[in-house]
Amino acid sequence: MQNKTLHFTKMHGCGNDYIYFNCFEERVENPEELSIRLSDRHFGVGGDGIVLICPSKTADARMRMFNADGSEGKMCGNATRCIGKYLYERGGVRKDVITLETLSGIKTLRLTVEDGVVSSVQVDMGAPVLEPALIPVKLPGERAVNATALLAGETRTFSCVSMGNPHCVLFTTGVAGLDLERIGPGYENDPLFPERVNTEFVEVLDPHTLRMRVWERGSGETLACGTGACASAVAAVLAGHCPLNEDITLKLRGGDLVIRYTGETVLMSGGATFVFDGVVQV
Ligand SMILES: N[C@H](CCC[C@H](N)C(=O)O)C(=O)O
Repeated sequence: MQNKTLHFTKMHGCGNDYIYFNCFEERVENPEELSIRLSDRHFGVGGDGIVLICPSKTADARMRMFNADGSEGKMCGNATRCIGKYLYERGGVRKDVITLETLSGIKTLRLTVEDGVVSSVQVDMGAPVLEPALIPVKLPGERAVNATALLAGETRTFSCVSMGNPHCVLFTTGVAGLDLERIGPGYENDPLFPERVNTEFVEVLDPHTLRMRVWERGSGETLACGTGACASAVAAVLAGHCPLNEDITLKLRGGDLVIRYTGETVLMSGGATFVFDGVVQV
C-alpha cells in the first residue's frame, strides 16, 4: 500500500510547541500513536504533542490535542491561541472573534490583527473548577485550596484547580533551580490524582507578576502551559498573593502570558507563532 503523507504546520505559544493538522482538509488516523511518534525530537518532527483542527457543528472549529505520550488532553490554552491565528490567516475565518469547540466546552477567542497578521489572542478560558471531585483530586472538602497533604512523598501545601484539565499549584521559591526531570513524575503520577495531574511551581515576584515552571501530564516539562498559567493565577488570587480582576503577568520559560481572573471567568492573553510547514509519512 502506498505510504500516506500528511501536511502539518509546526506552531508554538510561548515555546509550547505542537504539530498541527488541518482536518478540514486531511483525515488523521490513530492520533494517539501519531503523537507519540511525531513528538519525538530525534525520530519524529519534535514537539510537545499534536493538535487536530477539525470541523465543528457548534463553533468555527473543534480542537483535539494529544500529549507527547499519546494521551488526549481536554483543554490546551497555548494551542487555542495558535488555532485562532491559523484559522484567521490560513483557514479563511476572517473574523476577530472566533469560537472553538473543545472537550472542555466552547471557548471564545478575541484576535488582535495588525496588517492581516494575528499578533495576539485573548481566550476566555471559562470559570475555574475547585471542587475536588471535579478536578479530580482525592481530598475532602468543597475546595482543595492551600490544602496540606502527602504529595510526591512529602507533606506539602498546594492548591488544585481545573481549567478543563487538572492542575496542582505549589507556591515556592527558587523555581529556576528545580530539577523537574527528577521530581516531576512523582507529582504527575501521585495517587491523589486518579487522572494524573499537571503541576505548576510558582514564585510570587510581586502582586502582579508570577514566575512559573510546569511539569505537564503526558509531556513532561514544557516551556509554557496556558491552562497552568490560568490555574496558577487563580490559586494566587485565592491565596491573597495577587488581586482579583487585575492583569497578572506569568513569566514562563518560553515567554509571558497575561492572565486576569475576574471572579467569574479567566482571561488569557498571549502570542502564537508559525514555525514551519512540512509533509510527514504516516
Ligand atoms: N498536558 C495537558 C494538556 C496541555 C495543556 C497545556 N499545554 C496548555 O497550554 O494548556 C493535560 O494533559 O491536561
